[in-house]
Amino acid sequence: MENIQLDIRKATQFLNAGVVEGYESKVKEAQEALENATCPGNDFLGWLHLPSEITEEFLNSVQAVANTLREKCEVVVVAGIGGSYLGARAVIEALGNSFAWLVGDKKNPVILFAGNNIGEDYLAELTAYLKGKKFGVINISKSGTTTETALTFRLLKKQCEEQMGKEAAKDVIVAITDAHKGAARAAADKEGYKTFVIPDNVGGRFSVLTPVGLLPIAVAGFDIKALVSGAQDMEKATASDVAYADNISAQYAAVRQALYTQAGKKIEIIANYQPKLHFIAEWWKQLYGESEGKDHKGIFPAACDFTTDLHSMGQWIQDGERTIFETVISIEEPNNKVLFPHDDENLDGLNFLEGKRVDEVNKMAELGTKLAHVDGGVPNIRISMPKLNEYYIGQLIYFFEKACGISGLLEEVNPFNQPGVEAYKKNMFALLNKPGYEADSKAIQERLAKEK
Ligand SMILES: O=P(O)(O)OC[C@H]1O[C@](O)(CO)[C@@H](O)[C@@H]1O
Repeated sequence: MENIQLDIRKATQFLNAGVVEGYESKVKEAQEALENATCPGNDFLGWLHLPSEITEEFLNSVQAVANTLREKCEVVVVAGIGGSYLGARAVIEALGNSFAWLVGDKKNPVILFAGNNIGEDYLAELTAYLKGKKFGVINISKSGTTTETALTFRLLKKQCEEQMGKEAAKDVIVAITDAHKGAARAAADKEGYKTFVIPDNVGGRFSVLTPVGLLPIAVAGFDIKALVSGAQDMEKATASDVAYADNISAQYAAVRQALYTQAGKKIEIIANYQPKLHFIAEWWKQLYGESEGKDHKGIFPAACDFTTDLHSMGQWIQDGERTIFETVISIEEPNNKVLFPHDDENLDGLNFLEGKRVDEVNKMAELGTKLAHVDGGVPNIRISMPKLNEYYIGQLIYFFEKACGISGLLEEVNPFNQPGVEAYKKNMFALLNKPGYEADSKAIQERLAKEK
């Protein structure tokens, strides 16, 4: 089986000759620090060899629970936020029909995502939609204390029990959480829900290949064995004994750090030419943003869907401040075939495209954009995937995770913590007078009074 490919030639032309090659020893150090667990954040390296540690037996146990939910539910709500949600959504949306929730073919339950915002209308509309439906809930929270997810779970648990009865609800509520602590664990133990554990040494944003991602993906009807097999092959392809020049995670980590430190490229735009990849970019944004944005450093991870955003952000990318580079994920062969139709009137003058595959037009849009953006001073990195399927998405996930670990260490930060996200939570709890936050509440009220 082929692997996904990385092409950095249109990025290295913005760097002095030999710069990426010059990163080899630093990359080796980073790889060794990961392998020997001597890097900062070394208690969160469970993702590193996760694919090769996954057993058939474990995947069967995830699939069995997924099958129960598939049999019993017409809708399954995945409640989680950040790393406890984005990986599952990324894979499900990339593999699913773009109009899945409208197709309603009853082959697969409708998968909905919640617990990722505090929108009152969102929750009101969700609970209204679920009224009278046979629905299940996968409650995902590593800490078990995340407000967005806990709030949503309270609402859904109550509704599920009211609609199905407490006993039947137990068969369709699954918790994925810490082995011992947190509210999600306590509720699951008390009620007797089926549970899966998020390993202590796997951070949220690296958890898609644990039940956090695997269970919802299996419930949606996708092949988790193929997904894991892709990740396993990429674990081998990016291992530290693979030659630097052939190791795509090492090369990607090095080129993006070189662009950042030596060419002033502070923003990386991940771009796709298939709208199904939108949430892959959202997952990637958290992976890189939470891993690298610290100590007042870090490439800002941004995302665009092309060609859509070429008609909105294209001007800025072509002509705005030259602080950006682009990383394009390109799918070589789409899963469907549509030909450009003939039109007798030819009012739009597009009959010259008649009979061509739509993807050929898309590929020329991609090539034309690459040339234009490179001419405009935007370095271009290209990741190509032979097909959009479970196996190659598994490869892509691990490729990005491995590169992220290396890149964060090259940047000399701890890539595996996220202390910055606590600041808003602390203020929110102080403003809401959460017990235990009395001093913070007083201080924040005084500050607000002064700022009036
Ligand atoms: O799984 P949890 O503990 O609910 O956390 C969800 C997300 O929230 C964060 O902790 C940030 O607030 C992320 O790192 C994590 O992915």
